[in-house]
Parts: sequence; structure tokens; C-alpha cells
Amino acid sequence: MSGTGGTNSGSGGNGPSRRSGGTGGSGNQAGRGQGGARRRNEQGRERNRGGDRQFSSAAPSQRTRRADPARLVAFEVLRAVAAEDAYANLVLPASIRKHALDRRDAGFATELTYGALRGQGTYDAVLARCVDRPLGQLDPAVLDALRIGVHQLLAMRVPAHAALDQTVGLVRAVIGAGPSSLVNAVLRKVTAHDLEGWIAELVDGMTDATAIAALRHSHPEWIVRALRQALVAHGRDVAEIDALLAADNAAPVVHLVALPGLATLDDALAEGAEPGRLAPGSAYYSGGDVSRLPGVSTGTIRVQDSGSQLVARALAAVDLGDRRSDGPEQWLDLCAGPGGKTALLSAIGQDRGVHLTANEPVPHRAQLVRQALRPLPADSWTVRVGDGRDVGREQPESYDRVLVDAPCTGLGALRRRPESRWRRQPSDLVSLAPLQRELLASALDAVAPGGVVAYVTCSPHHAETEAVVDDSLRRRTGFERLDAGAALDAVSVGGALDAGHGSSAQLWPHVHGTDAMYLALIRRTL
Ligand SMILES: C[S@@+](CC[C@H](N)C(=O)[O-])C[C@H]1O[C@@H](n2cnc3c(N)ncnc32)[C@H](O)[C@@H]1O
Repeated sequence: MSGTGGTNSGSGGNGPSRRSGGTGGSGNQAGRGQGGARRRNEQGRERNRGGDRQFSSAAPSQRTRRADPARLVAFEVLRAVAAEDAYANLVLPASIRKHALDRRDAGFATELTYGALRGQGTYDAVLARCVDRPLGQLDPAVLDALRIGVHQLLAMRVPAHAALDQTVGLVRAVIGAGPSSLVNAVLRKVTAHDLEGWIAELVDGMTDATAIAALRHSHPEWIVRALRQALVAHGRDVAEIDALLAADNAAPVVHLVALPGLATLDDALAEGAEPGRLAPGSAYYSGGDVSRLPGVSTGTIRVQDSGSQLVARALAAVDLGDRRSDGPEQWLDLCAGPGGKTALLSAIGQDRGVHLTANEPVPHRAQLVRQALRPLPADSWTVRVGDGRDVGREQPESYDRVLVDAPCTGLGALRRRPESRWRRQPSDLVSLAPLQRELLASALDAVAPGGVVAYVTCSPHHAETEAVVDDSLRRRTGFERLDAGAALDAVSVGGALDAGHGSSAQLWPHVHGTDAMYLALIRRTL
């Protein structure tokens, strides 16, 4: 499992470390020593492991009673995720602000938070060997603190004594003195092995490849099974599963897109962004706070995964040679919130005089769509707040291009949503299936003769991709599937994405460095 926590929220920084010594806490805490500096680097990692297996001789009760703010942030976020069903990527920035972390500590807190959440499966297996009772019998807050401790010990370059002292200090400060001895004793046991050593011990005697991969890469077994099936279904080697799962545990690089006709990436490139290797007009940025880049605050440069950019561009680029009408094209984005693909589509459509209708049923998400569209001329788009399932009946055969970016499990974007792999259940597939079919049916009703529908998910799961498209077309005549892989190639920078040929295309984190976006293109012929 990778030790990268990573962030799209842009922590990092280039200035000198502003603190030294201490017990591994963050710099805005009093009581730092001066010598033996242990600093957080630009990614927020603590370094200088000198004496890393030396533990404090002080009893837990005599050690620090203060919680290091960076670790406190990680703890707060893990608690909110577990107890309030919160999303880490939403809670984390607020907690970082609340505790006024500087860039380095924010980077440390981000890595700790995301790493502890992603690694939870492996870490709980380690903890189960070190705790003298079932983990379910521990106070959930203590368990979260232990996970934070394990991630520091096994996957971050935090000296062991600092990881121990600071985690025990956190527990004393925010949970109470009682559990600190237990946490101290358990984390000492964890230091018996490094991560590889623990994994070797845990998988010893196991024979089931799915279970081993799940444990090694900290994924639920049902997701490993589904991803293996998806690889095979798309003609890839099942042995890629390890690379795919490992990619889910790595921090995604921030991808940017300059909205065509409204911005260029020149300033971002001057600030250290690299030209995107897959999508035209895109860039990769790992230089920290992306909001300080010109264009990002005005919305003409947007953070958007290259996979999302490519599927939107592929839909816009399909040749509509059989289109019946002569006027400007009408486009529909049926599931638009929060508006990432909507903004790109609208920008692409400007020089063709396109009018885009963006539909989203959730009012606050519809508002985000309006914000995303703000840089585009107001008479070139409409936001419809409603159920996409009604559009086909209300406006049959009305649109030339329709995007169905369907609500899905998001199994292709696990690296961005660190807690979602534990929250998602196989039953989600069952409950999403009718909605996905009804939305695609509505889109097929709404598309005009000669027009095209793009069915997209950020999941490679068969049940929400191929199965939906096959079922939806089985009872219809007058539709044909286009070669989605060729359509992606046609809009990509190198022209050879290897996303599959035949009826559908699938992008992969471990191959393309994108979310696992699925694309099917369907043309109405009659
Ligand atoms: C995968 S997201 C779309 C992401 C978006 N296309 C983008 O690029 O930013 C799916 C969206 O579908 C919306 N949705 C859920 N139920 C819907 C329905 N019945 N009709 C239309 N949209 C729906 C969700 O609220 C969510 O905003």
C-alpha cells in the first residue's frame, strides 16, 4: 500500500520549515526542542528518522497532554467520517482552516487523514493482531486514533517515538487519560514489523488471491472482485489488478482544463504546471494551492480529471452527418451537477452557436452548475432543476447531443474519495440500477434523429456500465453503438489511448492516470 495521502486541495509549499525539534507535533504548538530537527517537508511529511525505534522513557501519563494540531485535524476528520457520514474532502479543508494550519502542517494532516482512511482495511487487520479484543469492542474514537498511529508508523516517514508520543498525546487530550496506556501498548506492538512485514505475516497461509489483494491494498473484497471482472471484460490482463488497486491508494495529481476560447494554460505552465499528456488544453499541477492560479478563481480554468475532459470532448466531436436540422445544435447534459463537464461542453459549443440545457434535480448542485457556467454567455445555456427521467417524455427527439453522466458508485474514483470504498456496498449497485436505466432511457427518448447519446460513469463496474447500455438498447430499434474507444482516441493528445475498441471505452487509473471513466456512444438512426 502506498504511503501517499495526497490532496487535491493544494497543500504543500515551498518555504523553509518554520519549526524544529519537539515530539513530532505541528509548529504552532508550544514546547519545541531546538536540536535534532525533525521537519515536515514540502509534502508535509516528517523526516529525519534519527533513532526512530527509540521510545520515550516517560510513562504515557507523563508525556505530552497536548494534541498536535495536524494530528488533531486528522482525528477530527476521521471522527466526522465515521460518526456523521461526512466526506473527508469536504471536512478536511474546514478543519485545516479552523486550526489555522500552515501549508506544511496542512500537507501532513492531509496525508495522515487520507492515508489512514484509505489504509483502514490493512491497518485494522494489523490492529486486530495487536489488540486483545475484537476491534468492534473498542471505543470508535480510540480505534480512529489507533489508525492514525498505524499510518504514521507503517506508511509515513514519522519517527516511531514521535508517532507514539504524539498519538498518545492526542488520545490524552481529546479522549482522556484512560485509553492512552492501551494506545501506547498497541502501537508499540505495531512497531514489531514494517508494512511489508505485517502484510507477509497477515497473508501467511491465505490462498484466495482476491482476499490477499484486498488485504494488501486495503480494499473490500467485493470491490477487488468487481475490478478484476471489469479488467477482464475490457480485455485487460487480470494481473493488472495489483497496479489498479495500488493506483487507488496514490494521491491523484491535480488535472486542469482551460475552457476553450476563454483561457489558456500559459500562466499555469509558467507556475510549474506540466502540459497534459492525454487531453488537449489540459495540464497537471502539483505545485500546491491551485486556487491561486490565474483563471481558477474566475472559473475559466477548472480542476477536472483528464478522463472527464476526454469523454466530454468525445461527445462533442462525434460527426453528426445524419442530422436532420440545419439550425444550431441543441445539447443536453442530463445529470449535470456540479457542472464540470457542463462548463467544458458549453465552452466547446460556443463557436458552433450551441445552446446547452443542463439538468440537475438537487437545487444546491444546480446552483453549482450555474456557477460553473458563469464564464459562458448567459443566452447560450439554461439550467433545468428537475428529474432527468422526465426530460425524454417532456422533450422527445429534441437534442442533438445528450450526456448522461449517471449517478454511480464511483468505484473508478476511489483515490479521490478515501472513505468511499468502506461506505459503498454491493446493494448500492442494486438501488442505482433502475435509476441508471431510466436516465439512459430518457436520454434515448430526448435525442433527435441523427443525434448521439454519451452514457458515462466514473465506475468500471459491469452492472452500471455495459449491463445498463445493453439492457436499454435490447428493447429498442433505431439506435446503433459507435466505437467509443476510437472517439476517445480522436480527441486525445497522442491519438492512441488504448481504452478499448468495439462498442465501449474504459479509462483506468493505473494505465491512464485518470479516473476509471466508462464511455458508450449511441446514435439514433431513425
Ligand atoms: C456523476 S454526477 C454528474 C457529474 C457532472 N456531470 C460533472 O461533470 O460535474 C451525477 C449527478 O446526477 C444527479 N442526479 C441524481 N439523480 C438524478 C436524476 N433523477 N436526474 C438527473 N440527475 C440526477 C446527481 O445529483 C449528480 O449531481
